[in-house]
Amino acid sequence: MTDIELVRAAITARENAYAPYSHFAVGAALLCADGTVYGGCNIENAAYSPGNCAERTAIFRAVFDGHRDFAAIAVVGGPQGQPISELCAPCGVCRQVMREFCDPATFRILMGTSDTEYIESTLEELLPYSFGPENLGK
Ligand SMILES: O=c1ccn([C@H]2C[C@H](O)[C@@H](CO)O2)c(=O)[nH]1
Ligand SMILES: [Zn+2]
Repeated sequence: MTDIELVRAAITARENAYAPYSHFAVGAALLCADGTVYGGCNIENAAYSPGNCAERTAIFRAVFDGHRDFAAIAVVGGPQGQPISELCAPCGVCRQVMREFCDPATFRILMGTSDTEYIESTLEELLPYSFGPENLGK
């Protein structure tokens, strides 16, 4: 799976976004170390706070299936029904969930507006001085 294909998978995953409150549709595609890819979308809720981000949907799907070793995630988002025009960066909660399973120095986060226009960061760049399992001796 190339980076371009991973961004494309995130664009496809975005089609399933359930965002009737924010009207902001997000898609994510998580690449596992073994090459498996999990899509995720944001799933909102009438009570607001139970809503889940696209990134965590993808990560939790993968963890449920037994994956804990991840290489990269692609994220795309923007107002529903419109072409994506701006980069969508993972929220703080999702960065912390990534920190649970991913090596901050090597896990790559692709943020794009299309499969030809995207930037790449490491988790360490997006979540410096982080707190993780090692801090609890795990
Ligand atoms: O990286 C992000 C940023 C926001 N959202 C979702 C949460 C909420 O449903 C909507 C507006 O914040 O977008 C994501 O899924 N991922
Ligand atoms: Zn999030």
